[in-house]
Amino acid sequence: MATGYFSFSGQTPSLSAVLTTYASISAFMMVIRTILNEVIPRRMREFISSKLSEYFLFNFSNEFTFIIEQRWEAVISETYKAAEVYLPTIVGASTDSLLVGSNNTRNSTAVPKLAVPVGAKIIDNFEGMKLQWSLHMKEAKKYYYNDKKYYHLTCKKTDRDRVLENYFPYIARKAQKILEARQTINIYTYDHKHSSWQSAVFQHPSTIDTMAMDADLKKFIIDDLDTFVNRKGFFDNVGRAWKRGYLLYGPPGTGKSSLVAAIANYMKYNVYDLQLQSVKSDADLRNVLTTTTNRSIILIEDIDCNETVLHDRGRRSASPDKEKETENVSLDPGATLSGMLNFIDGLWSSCGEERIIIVTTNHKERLDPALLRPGRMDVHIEMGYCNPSGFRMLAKTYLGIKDHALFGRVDELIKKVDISPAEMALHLMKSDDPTIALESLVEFLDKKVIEETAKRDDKDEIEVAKE
Ligand SMILES: Nc1ncnc2c1ncn2[C@@H]1O[C@H](COP(=O)(O)OP(=O)(O)OP(=O)(O)O)[C@@H](O)[C@H]1O
Repeated sequence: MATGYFSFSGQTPSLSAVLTTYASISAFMMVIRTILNEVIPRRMREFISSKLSEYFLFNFSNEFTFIIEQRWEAVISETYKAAEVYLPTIVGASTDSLLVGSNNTRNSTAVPKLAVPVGAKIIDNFEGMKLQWSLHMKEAKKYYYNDKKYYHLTCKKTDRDRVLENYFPYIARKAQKILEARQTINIYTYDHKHSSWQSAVFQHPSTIDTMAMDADLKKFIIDDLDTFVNRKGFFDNVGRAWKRGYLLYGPPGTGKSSLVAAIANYMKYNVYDLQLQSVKSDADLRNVLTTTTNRSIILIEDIDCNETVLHDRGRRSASPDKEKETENVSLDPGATLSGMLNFIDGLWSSCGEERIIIVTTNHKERLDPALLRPGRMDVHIEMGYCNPSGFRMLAKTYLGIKDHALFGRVDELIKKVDISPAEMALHLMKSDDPTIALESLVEFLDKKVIEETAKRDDKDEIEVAKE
């Protein structure tokens, strides 16, 4: 009698024989698996398994897979963006995990946002078709937000054309609606280490209403933005990229950054804050800019602080010596002016639409005329020191008052000396009591008038002595 082994003799094997056989097979399989793991490197195993699953998928399955990468032809893929927004909204019982988080510091109790983690599977049903989504990564990394991610959308082979023609446009429409309803604006900064834009919720309170600016200028800006947004057809007809360039210039503290925030809040556009100093080359600049999305503001603050971009192309090409300088400049690390201009209105400007490019500077006169011409910077807005109407605007915003006995005195003083809205706001914030705040402002202005008069007198004395 065979003991401990499964017998094919027709007799029913005993329970202990079955268990023993099972244990032996398990031990044998474990040994084989360990040997294979030791002998065949991980990459090779993954390759074999992917080839095997590919083989079975194509020969024995009727499945079809769409691959949706983060980039499409050098720019960010709109299909990918739509999937990213749409998928967390169709979470069902089939989904066993989702990323959850919030960066909304204003409302910490708000429902957090959801995102699909690598590996998660999401099932969607559309017009009777069963579709399965999953997110993958080209290299296993710990962080989720880089451009190595890609989605798989699997459907039946027979549904392929319907998915392409009906389902993808459907999720694009859905994603657009979801984004419109969310109404949150994000501000992005570029993370060069991970080659991706990092976002935070944009919660700047500035609006065009709260800006201390000339009323006509405010109206002009609003009309210009409205016209821009309603003129897609016009830009298409005249064969121009649908974008607008704004140059904001003026002394420090006159509200250039606040106006950018006000425009973002008015348009409900995301803001991409481009730090030119950290851009390594023109190729890097192109990479950074082509990963921004439509309906956004690309902001370049204090452009006069960037030496390479400041170079005057006109002057350089005017003489052979300067021509040499051009070559040197292009070898320098950092983005060059031509790289910038190429993106603003060269061939690269057609990568994306409905963009507003805003450049700010304290020194307009230092900028290359090539950057300033219409088509590049279409609107130039000068941000100036406070005038009486700007002062009233700030008094209304900071103190909630429309009139006060000290208004006349402040008006008189600000006609004599320059005060930026930022300096004025500092004094108006000193107290909730309008009288205390305005007295502090008058005291500051009085001092400034005395200082400036003394400076002027000194200067006059020097001039007389020279004569
Ligand atoms: N025109 C303005 N209207 C309302 N508030 C203003 C205005 N200008 C400045 N402020 C106030 O002053 C602060 C600083 O202004 P802001 O940073 O916008 O100036 P800026 O011109 O961008 O300065 P810089 O050139 O130094 O970057 C703002 O937070 C805002 O509260």
